[in-house]
Amino acid sequence: MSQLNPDEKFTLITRNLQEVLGEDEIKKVLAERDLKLYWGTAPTGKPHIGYFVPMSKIADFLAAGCQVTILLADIHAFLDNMKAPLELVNHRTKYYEAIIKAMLTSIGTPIDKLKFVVGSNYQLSAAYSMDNFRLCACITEHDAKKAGAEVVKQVESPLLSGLLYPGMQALDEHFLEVDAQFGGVDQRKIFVMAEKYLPQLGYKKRAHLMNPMVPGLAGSKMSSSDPDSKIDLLDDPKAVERKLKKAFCEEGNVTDNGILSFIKAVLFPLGSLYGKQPEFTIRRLEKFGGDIRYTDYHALEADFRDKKVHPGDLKAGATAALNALLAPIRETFNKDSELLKLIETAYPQVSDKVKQKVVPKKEAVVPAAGATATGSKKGSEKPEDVSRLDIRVAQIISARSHPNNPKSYIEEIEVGDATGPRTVVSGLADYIPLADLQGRRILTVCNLKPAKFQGVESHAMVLAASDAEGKVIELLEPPEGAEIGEAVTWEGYETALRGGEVLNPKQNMFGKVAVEFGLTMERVAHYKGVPFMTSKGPVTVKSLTEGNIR
Ligand SMILES: N[C@@H](Cc1ccc(O)cc1)C(=O)O
Repeated sequence: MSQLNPDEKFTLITRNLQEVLGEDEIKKVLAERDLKLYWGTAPTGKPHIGYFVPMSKIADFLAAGCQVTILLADIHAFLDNMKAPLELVNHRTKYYEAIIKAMLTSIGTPIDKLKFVVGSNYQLSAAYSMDNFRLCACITEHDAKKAGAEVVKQVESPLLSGLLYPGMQALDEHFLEVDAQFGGVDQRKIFVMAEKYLPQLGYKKRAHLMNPMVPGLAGSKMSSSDPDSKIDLLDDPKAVERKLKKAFCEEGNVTDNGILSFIKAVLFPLGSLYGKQPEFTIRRLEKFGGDIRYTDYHALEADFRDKKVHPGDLKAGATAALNALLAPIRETFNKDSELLKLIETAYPQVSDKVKQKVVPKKEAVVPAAGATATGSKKGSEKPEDVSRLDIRVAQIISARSHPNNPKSYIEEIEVGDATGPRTVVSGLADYIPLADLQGRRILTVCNLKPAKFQGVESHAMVLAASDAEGKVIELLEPPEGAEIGEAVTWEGYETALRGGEVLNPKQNMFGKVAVEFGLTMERVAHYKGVPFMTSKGPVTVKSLTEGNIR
């Protein structure tokens, strides 16, 4: 394979990328020897089909004779807001390695030359620690925060760990002894920071290769947080079909079209690996024009724009192609009981009902069996955890604009009190149209001390989730059939303590607990990884798969 000359290698290494920093350096290396580079991934949530994008580049790098290292950045997964708690991170690291190997194998990439390195294997050394400290003495807090802004989850009270993340990613380049780092353009600020600071430690500045981000199947800009835009690598063919069917794909619309983006960013590049001619086939009955075969994305896009290809046919073609890619991955896992077990240990609280049958019984979920021990130091003291919150399924009876504040609404909400509905003020006016609130089933916190907002006293709080930037706001929703007034529960957290307690606002109990709220890939609201549960199942949001709840 290394019969390629340096120019050909360069072309292969840099194709389908959005941006390359340090092209000349790469060319210089290639004139003398093969390029050494790495791609890092933090083993947090389960990888989805978007991971085929970096995989197709890794295939290119290997084909171009590069020495490729995949860094399983376990410590980073923890540093980023404990996206992977320490109890789970080792399992997730193993899962990532297995699924990445299965993906590469599925796309026909030989992996014998590929090296996997686990971050903690060298990041805990004295030399690395000392360099980390030295780096911390060069970078301002402000710059570290900015560097991580698109990678590290942004929360209300950021942890120090998130500030260490970008610098350590920079150091990895030196400790992995590479010429270049590869990643998504979302890593750009970290890459630029690495270029600036490694020389200050006396190390070489590295080149950086960035692939474009794939928009989700939902097609809009925000779609990376839409669950239907995420297809798990182990989703069965039916689920793939269902999710693609649901995807937004409007006839003739080629600009906001997740299916087309996916075909462009994933299927065509994969189809053109190893000098193959990419091919995308749309199967149709003769009476609808018969099969059409595309060897070029632009031709497909043009036909779709001209309405020569119908959305249903496009989706069917994408479904078939994707299922063909996923089949060998599913098979690898399905025939290996160790791997199947690994999924359950790495992602114990997957809310998928089918899987729950297989889950042994919760073992390693974050707060473990003795959850109350987390907060209750010795007996009588009340724990500072979610058990203190009285969160209930509720329904908005009526809603109107707040006369004194254009950002707020005033709602009458039925929370199951014998005394009737409560009046609640919520700052939702910028995000949710009034009409969407009438009759809406929601979740409310019912034991906060009533507070006045511009002259109107509010007797509960409506719970909503927001994305990291606070641009998208979605209400928490109870599952169908859950009763108005019923209390939300969290397994492992006794709710008996609620006993009518009204929280003292000075203690900010809600704030302390809410920092631990989050959303799973399945859009389920959770507290420290434990789902918000009702008698009819978990509480969800419409589309966000990560973010904050308030
Ligand atoms: N920042 C990468 C993960 C990573 C971590 C450490 C590295 O050295 C490289 C990459 C991500 O967002 O997935």
